[in-house]
Amino acid sequence: MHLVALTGGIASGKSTVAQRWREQGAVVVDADALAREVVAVGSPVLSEISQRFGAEVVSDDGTLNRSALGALIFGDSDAREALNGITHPAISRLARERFDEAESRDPAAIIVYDIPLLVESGQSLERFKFVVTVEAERHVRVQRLIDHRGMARNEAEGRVASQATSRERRAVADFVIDANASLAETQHRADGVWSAITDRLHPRL
Ligand SMILES: CC(C)(COP(=O)(O)OP(=O)(O)OC[C@H]1O[C@@H](n2cnc3c(N)ncnc32)[C@H](O)[C@@H]1O)[C@@H](O)C(=O)NCCC(=O)NCCS
Ligand SMILES: Nc1ncnc2c1ncn2[C@@H]1O[C@H](COP(=O)(O)OP(=O)(O)OP(=O)(O)O)[C@@H](O)[C@H]1O
Repeated sequence: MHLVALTGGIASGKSTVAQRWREQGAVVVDADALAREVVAVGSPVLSEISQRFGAEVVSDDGTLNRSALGALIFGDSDAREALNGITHPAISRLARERFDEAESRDPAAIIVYDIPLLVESGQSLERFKFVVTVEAERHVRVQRLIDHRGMARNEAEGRVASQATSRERRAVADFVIDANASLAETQHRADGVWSAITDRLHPRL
């Protein structure tokens, strides 16, 4: 299986890179999307979250109240670890299923796992042929969260602070994509790394 991990801090530009690679043939499995699937209405994961964090994290229509849960976990590392302990095993199981499905459709597919919390989840990296991290300075990410996601500055800073550091991600990466400059520059750098990956996985004869 040709599995590549794509990580990076919040608002660094992972989705921008993933989209670029998708256009060039990658099969992208998005951990944030899986995290939404595992908390579907009536799911065991949602019920465990409600038992741990209280009924107020579930809205009247039975869906997860994401902002209520976010407010509880982003400033509190014990709460965050408890949430990760509930959600991460289910996310990993689903990811494995998606990788297997993609591989059975096309054994030569390059499957990109877009996972913000690669380092934090402490998972084994052996199954990844390459680990790529997308990096932008802390203040750049905070500003993007304010500009593009309408967050207040303290909320944005809290989210950034709740994650591993760029140095920790770089320590496990085979490639680093610097995403501090323009969007076009990030796309150009993403193309360069994709060429390097495809050349190494599918060398031309
Ligand atoms: C706390 C929740 C409800 C907040 O939802 P919200 O819609 O505001 O954010 P969303 O899910 O779109 O995540 C946005 C970004 O926040 C960061 N983030 C999400 N969860 C975490 C976490 N537990 N620790 C640190 N950063 C996180 C990631 O960079 C992610 O890309 C949600 O993020 C969640 O359920 N998190 C736990 C599951 C998880 O670990 N998801 C990350 C994918 S592995
Ligand atoms: N040079 C750049 N590279 C990448 N994204 C940029 C750049 N300049 C501005 N942006 C914007 O910053 C935001 C980055 O968000 P994106 O969703 O790609 O980040 P992400 O790493 O996937 O975040 P998350 O961890 O929340 O999923 C987007 O709105 C994007 O358009």
